[in-house]
Amino acid sequence: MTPSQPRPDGGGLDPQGGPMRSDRPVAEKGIPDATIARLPVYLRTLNVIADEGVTTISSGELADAAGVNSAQLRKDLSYLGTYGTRGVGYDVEYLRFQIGREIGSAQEWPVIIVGLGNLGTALANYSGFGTRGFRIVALLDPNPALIGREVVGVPIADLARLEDVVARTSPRIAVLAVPAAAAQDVTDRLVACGVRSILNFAPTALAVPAEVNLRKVDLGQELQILAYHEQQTGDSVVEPSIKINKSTIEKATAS
Ligand SMILES: NC(=O)c1ccc[n+]([C@@H]2O[C@H](COP(=O)([O-])OP(=O)(O)OC[C@H]3O[C@@H](n4cnc5c(N)ncnc54)[C@H](O)[C@@H]3O)[C@@H](O)[C@H]2O)c1
Repeated sequence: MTPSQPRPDGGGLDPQGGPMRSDRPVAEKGIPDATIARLPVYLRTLNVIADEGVTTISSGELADAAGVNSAQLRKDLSYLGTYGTRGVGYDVEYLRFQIGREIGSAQEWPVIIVGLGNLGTALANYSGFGTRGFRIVALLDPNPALIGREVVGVPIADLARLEDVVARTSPRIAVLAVPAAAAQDVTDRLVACGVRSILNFAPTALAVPAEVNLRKVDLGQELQILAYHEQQTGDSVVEPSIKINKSTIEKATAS
């Protein structure tokens, strides 16, 4: 069975033993974002497993290899209408096909990066985009010292030519790695050219029309969350800056 030949029964059995199948795309099924974020992880794991010649895998084995718990994995895959086969597990090839179809990794997504400073250049150089189906089609920056330089074989174009570049390369997704003060203007121009998906790294809130999908990445916020959880363990390495003495606590608890 090849990935382009779906099994007539949809590749698995439901918990009652009946055939399960769903052809609706992700958006219509209301799959949670957290599940959508894990699907590429499952796909990468399945790719490695398939390369090793494995044809079927249990949910427990796949969950271990993907670094999630098996209940989570079964729930995630159930959104695709796939439950595996009792006592056998999942058909690796079919599951690859099914996840690839759902997350669109069978198709290549053209991506544009705006802002080729430290972050934009690092993102452009990240080889993981290519293996996940994202192809960088254009790079834009206003800095004359950068214009014309190549990153991953793509020349940096002048930001002033954004509209031409978008018309020529038809990016489906734009990544913003520009200063916060420039982000809204760049966003407005991208939206006016028809770009409907934007990943914003600039530390500012952006206004976009309802039909535009905007996501923000904030590493500082992620670190703050980790720091918060570290603090909750009670092993804080930093002395609190406000010293509270015993009488203050007694007054507070007396009221
Ligand atoms: N989200 C995160 O976790 C995260 C992490 C690091 C940096 N950032 C943000 O990403 C952005 C880029 O950071 P960096 O370290 O690469 O900065 P940088 O200064 O190295 O790069 C910024 C780039 O934007 C270009 N630029 C300047 N003015 C512009 C304009 N008006 N329009 C478009 N481009 C313009 C510059 O020429 C430069 O190449 C900043 O807003 C920064 O705060 C976010």
